Amino acid sequence: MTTTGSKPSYMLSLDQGTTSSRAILFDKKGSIIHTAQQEFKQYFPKPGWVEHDANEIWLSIQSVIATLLSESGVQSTEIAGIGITNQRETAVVWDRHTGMPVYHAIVWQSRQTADICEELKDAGLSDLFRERTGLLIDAYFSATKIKWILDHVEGTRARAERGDLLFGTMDTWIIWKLTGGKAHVTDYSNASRTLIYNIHELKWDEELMGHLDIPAAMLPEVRSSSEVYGHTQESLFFGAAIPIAGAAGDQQAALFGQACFEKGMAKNTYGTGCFMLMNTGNHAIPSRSGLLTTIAWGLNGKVEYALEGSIFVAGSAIQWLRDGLRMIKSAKDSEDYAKRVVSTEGVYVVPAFVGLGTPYWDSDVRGAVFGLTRGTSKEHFIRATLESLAYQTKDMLQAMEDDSGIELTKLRVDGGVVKNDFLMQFQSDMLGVTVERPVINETTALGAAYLAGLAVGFWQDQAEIAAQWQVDRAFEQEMAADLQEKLYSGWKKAVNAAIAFK
Ligand SMILES: Nc1ncnc2c1ncn2[C@@H]1O[C@H](COP(=O)(O)OP(=O)(O)O)[C@@H](O)[C@H]1O
Ligand SMILES: O=P(O)(O)OC[C@H](O)CO
Repeated sequence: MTTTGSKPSYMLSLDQGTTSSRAILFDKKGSIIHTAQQEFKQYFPKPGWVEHDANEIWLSIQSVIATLLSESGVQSTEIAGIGITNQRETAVVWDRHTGMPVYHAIVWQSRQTADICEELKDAGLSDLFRERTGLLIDAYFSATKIKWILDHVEGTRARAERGDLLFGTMDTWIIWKLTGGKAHVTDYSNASRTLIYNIHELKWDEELMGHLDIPAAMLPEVRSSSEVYGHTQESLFFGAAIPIAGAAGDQQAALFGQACFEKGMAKNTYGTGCFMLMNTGNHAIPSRSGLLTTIAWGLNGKVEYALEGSIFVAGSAIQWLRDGLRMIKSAKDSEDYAKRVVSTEGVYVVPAFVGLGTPYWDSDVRGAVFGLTRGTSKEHFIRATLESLAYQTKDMLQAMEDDSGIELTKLRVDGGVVKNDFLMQFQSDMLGVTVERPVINETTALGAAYLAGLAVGFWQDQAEIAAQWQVDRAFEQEMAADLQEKLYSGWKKAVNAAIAFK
């Protein structure tokens, strides 16, 4: 597809996810023009460890760009700018002279730094880290992954102290590669997931870095989420110097893509896991209920904050029904099976395969099924697995309302799972709020395109973007309140029993 106009007509989003990289081209209306996607290898060197090869990720990025350009017929001169969004927390360390990573990237899911976290907690540092970063001490976040690499890969600490090594999350790595090593930057939203970034003073926190022996010389410069960080090297595939003009972690980008610009607006993304973010404006609200306080984005000279709830197993529970239990042939089938019964008849599935996130934060609890009878069928089991996503989301929403004092009336949803109408209706029933599914479900990539587009004048302001958001379907509560309460109290009993079983 080409255009005749002289002005560039598209924004390009590069979405570097946990299992695949995607390039998506958007037009001025925020509609998708073309998509290219490529999966890359997951490395599991030991139980609980998850790693990626950063060079393979870079190759996947180059490949999706090349595919997108050739399949769409769009010329690089028609692209006004590039926005980057990424799996968050995943950490890579590389040599600034050779560009070679010193070790695999350690992925957000990886538990290999759990011991380092225990040491920090035993040293009584939990409150300090929580107050400064808004996060919990957990292997999920980047900083202990950096320490692990410097502790385990010979010679790296000395090289890092000499300034020869650089650290980055995937946004930083890709921007560094795209600019031919000219820009070593990240944005506020990604920095806020490292566990060494002070989200109140907006600076790398030297005291926290000291507790983890992380040298300042390896850290990227933290910039806003919407500005030109550099241009693509002309010698690369584009053959043109295109501005790289926006970056945000994928969940924050989805909040932006859902146009949740007002304080109290929230979105929930149902992918492999499930991440709910509520915009809390210029307020970093501390959580008492197991949520994270995080930076939503930096824009127009200020940062905005969010409260975040994290569920580690959501769509992957449906994959488990398909690949592990072989109960369904495709994820889509789950809806047909669930609708064949009117309830689970008291069956609850607690999919705590890798522990529980918000609000329980218990990595030792494991999955459990309750309420089986001789009459339990595959339909009940599948329905109960789907319902578990809605119950976990209710847990998050309650924590969010408790911490923020804001009562939600609407929840915007996105991600692969939200195609499931049964689940979205059940979700609305369980929350008692309107669940809104937008026309453009690729909100993560769209958010990155919007952030970059604002920086290069492709879109004028947030009001223009908010006006583009369109609902595909709104689900309203239909279930009676007493039934909703009864079902949810059954879930609470099931979760607590699973926790007690460890
Ligand atoms: N109709 C459906 N019902 C329930 N789950 C679904 C449906 N379609 C896809 N999924 C689930 O959605 C997930 C993929 O969503 P996606 O947003 O692409 O995830 P991610 O970005 O985390 O890889 C898979 O785990 C899959 O099982
Ligand atoms: O790549 P995703 O979509 O699984 O998202 C991962 C999250 O950013 C982890 O915090």
